[in-house]
Amino acid sequence: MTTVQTSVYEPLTEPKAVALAVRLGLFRDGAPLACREIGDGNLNLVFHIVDQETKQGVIIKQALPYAKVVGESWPLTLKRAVIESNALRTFASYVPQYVPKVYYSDESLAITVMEDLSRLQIARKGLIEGKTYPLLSQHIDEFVAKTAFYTSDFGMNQQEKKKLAQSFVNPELCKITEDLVFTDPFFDHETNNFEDELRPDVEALWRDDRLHLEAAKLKRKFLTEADVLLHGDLHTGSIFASDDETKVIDPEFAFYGPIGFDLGQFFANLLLNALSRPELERQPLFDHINRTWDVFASVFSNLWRTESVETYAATPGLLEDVLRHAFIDAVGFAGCEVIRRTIGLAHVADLDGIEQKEVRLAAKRHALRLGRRLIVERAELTGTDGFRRLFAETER
Ligand SMILES: Nc1ncnc2c1ncn2[C@@H]1O[C@H](COP(=O)(O)OP(=O)(O)O)[C@@H](O)[C@H]1O
Ligand SMILES: CSC[C@H]1O[C@H](OP(=O)(O)O)[C@H](O)[C@@H]1O
Repeated sequence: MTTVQTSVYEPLTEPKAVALAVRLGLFRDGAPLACREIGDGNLNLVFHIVDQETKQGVIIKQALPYAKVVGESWPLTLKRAVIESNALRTFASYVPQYVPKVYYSDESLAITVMEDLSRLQIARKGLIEGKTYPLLSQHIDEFVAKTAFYTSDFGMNQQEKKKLAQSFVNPELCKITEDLVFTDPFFDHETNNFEDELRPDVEALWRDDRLHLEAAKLKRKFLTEADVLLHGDLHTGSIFASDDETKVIDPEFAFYGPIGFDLGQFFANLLLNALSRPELERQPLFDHINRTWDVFASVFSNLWRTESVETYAATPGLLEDVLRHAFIDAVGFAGCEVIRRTIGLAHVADLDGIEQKEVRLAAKRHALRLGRRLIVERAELTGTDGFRRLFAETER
């Protein structure tokens, strides 16, 4: 991977980002450049630099040595910038149409310079506005199926896979997920954040032994199954979309993990949006959930049958077993994501943005009931219609 190491780390400011863009020759000489820091995520700085005449832009994303959402009291490795640029390049080798182009990266400055995607909209924002993005699930699941297959022991040389997995060992970012997704929301932990009115519902989860056992099994899978290269944080805020184009950004949580994890995060964030909508406007989200699984299973199966490098791939029943477990795990991971986005440290605007307090609290109670059942009953959900059934059964 061509990440260079040229300078001593310092956080960029807008003028420094412009100076860097000029030094890197990203714009024609004398171009009138405007720059704005537009980062709205939890962790990093994002500078948008535009030539005001041609309107062409680039993005410089820089990791801070701490988690931006919490501050300097939460130190965080700068290495995540290398993971992010390498993941974008690796994904581009399989599905270039679904990731921004990386123009340059510098490990010491913890920066990734990439394609400006401002022509698109962050999918979470569009979904909250009521957009439906007809191709979203088809594109995301082609992205997930192809990157999963080609980085697995069935799609690539198995020695090469081990080396690739080594280059994506990402302990600090995985620890964030281990804590914030799989652990803290299930216990009385200081990182949790929820309205006082939800306390009885939350305390019921904290006392729930059956839920603890199933969440623990899912956490164990996340800790131990080095199956495929994952994006690691595939929520709708990590996806740019329009009616005909989709791009996945922000893979700083990338690592080798269980095949169902990215699918589960995506399912969950579609459900979180459905939870925020009136009943009659939810159908497009359930359609996306159904298509997500259908496209994933079909693309993955096709690659398995035609391109597998593993002798056992042709064994009757093996592909079906892999898909069945991927689905069950994805349902459970989705449940953990729904719960943590409701009462954990990092919320989503879909739920928090519901203005009327009683409606918001009802949606969050619904989310907790739904998340719990997705975790506990994941093996009994026979197909994607099960999401709709559980959604309806947990509404009141
Ligand atoms: N390639 C890009 N083109 C345009 N805007 C981008 C690009 N990458 C990030 N952004 C903007 O920056 C915001 C934060 O980026 P993100 O990668 O999600 O940061 P974080 O890692 O802090 O979550 C995005 O929501 C989007 O508005
Ligand atoms: C303290 S990190 C919390 C949360 O933020 C990450 O999301 P993003 O970088 O897209 O804002 C990730 O989901 C973490 O769990």
